[in-house]
Amino acid sequence: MRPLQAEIIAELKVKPKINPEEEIRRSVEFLKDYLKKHPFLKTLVLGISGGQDSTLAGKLSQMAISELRQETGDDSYQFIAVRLPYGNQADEQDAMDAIEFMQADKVVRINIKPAADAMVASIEENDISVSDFNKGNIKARQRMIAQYGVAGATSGAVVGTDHAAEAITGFYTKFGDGGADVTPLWRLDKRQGRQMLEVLNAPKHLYEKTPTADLEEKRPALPDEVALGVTYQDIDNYLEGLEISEDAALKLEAWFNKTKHKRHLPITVYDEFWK
Ligand SMILES: NC(=O)c1ccc[n+]([C@@H]2O[C@H](COP(=O)([O-])OP(=O)(O)OC[C@H]3O[C@@H](n4cnc5c(N)ncnc54)[C@H](O)[C@@H]3O)[C@@H](O)[C@H]2O)c1
Ligand SMILES: Nc1ncnc2c1ncn2[C@@H]1O[C@H](COP(=O)(O)O)[C@@H](O)[C@H]1O
Ligand SMILES: O=P(O)(O)OP(=O)(O)O
Ligand SMILES: [Mg+2]
Repeated sequence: MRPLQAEIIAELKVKPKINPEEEIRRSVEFLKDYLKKHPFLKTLVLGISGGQDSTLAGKLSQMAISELRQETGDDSYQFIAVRLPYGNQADEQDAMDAIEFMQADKVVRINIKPAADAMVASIEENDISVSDFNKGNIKARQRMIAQYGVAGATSGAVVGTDHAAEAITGFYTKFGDGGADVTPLWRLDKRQGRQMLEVLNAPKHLYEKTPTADLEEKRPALPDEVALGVTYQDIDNYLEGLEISEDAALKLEAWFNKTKHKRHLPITVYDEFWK
């Protein structure tokens, strides 16, 4: 195995093979234990996009909340699924299918378009031009603000969907979808998440869907794999300790090195990781 590959696998704690039932239970127990340890936390809040990761994280969150409610008799435990379209969302039906699958206790809808557009306009008043790409990250941060708004109003914790196959490339917006309180998928790769959804009897079209951040207006539904220049099959194989082509490994390692800053809290004078 490549020396950096071994380091990355150890840092992101990826198993070469999983038992999906065990990992489902591990994530659910993690969420329950965290809420039990912090009794003022009563809700789990998560944006549901209609993609694979939020379908899985939402299902696990709802399972944790339903079990907690049953075990404690405390009905204030609630899972809140948050629809966060930027105006109209082309794959809205997938998001609703995901919410139906997880049987979310409560669904709220917050259109992030007015706030994201207002922020872009206010920045541009200063003769600073905001690119379509940069605006995409503003949208992701607006979603973070909306979820924290809901969490703040409901004594909640925000659930993040970051997992090893995104963390390795830093393929998320810093303090946008990267900003969350608990991340039940952390340690898993994309294929392992799919295996868990299969065991959970999720609708196939949700876990076979092409992953996309769908943040850019000029390139709608841009597949992550096109943006990254690496396939999830290569990413998952690399994370599971298998050999991939030299070209793909070098690309992945370049992403990993370039995005180190995203996998740490803001850097202080005591930090050495970046040196
Ligand atoms: N999972 C997804 O599918 C998903 C979701 C959102 C975004 N994305 C993708 O993730 C990427 C996000 O873009 P990005 O990474 O350019 O934006 P980002 O905002 O996440 O990170 C860039 C910012 O990080 C800071 N930064 C950059 N290098 C740094 C360093 N060495 N040390 C400290 N701070 C540093 C700067 O403030 C810079 O503006 C895009 O490719 C976007 O499409 C993917
Ligand atoms: N349109 C969306 N509605 C609700 N939540 C969303 C939406 N788009 C993204 N999200 C949330 O952000 C994460 C990351 O999405 P990526 O596709 O990985 O960029 C997603 O899991 C949702 O929780
Ligand atoms: O985060 P999601 O749910 O949007 O999944 P994907 O990253 O596969 O688009
Ligand atoms: Mg997505």
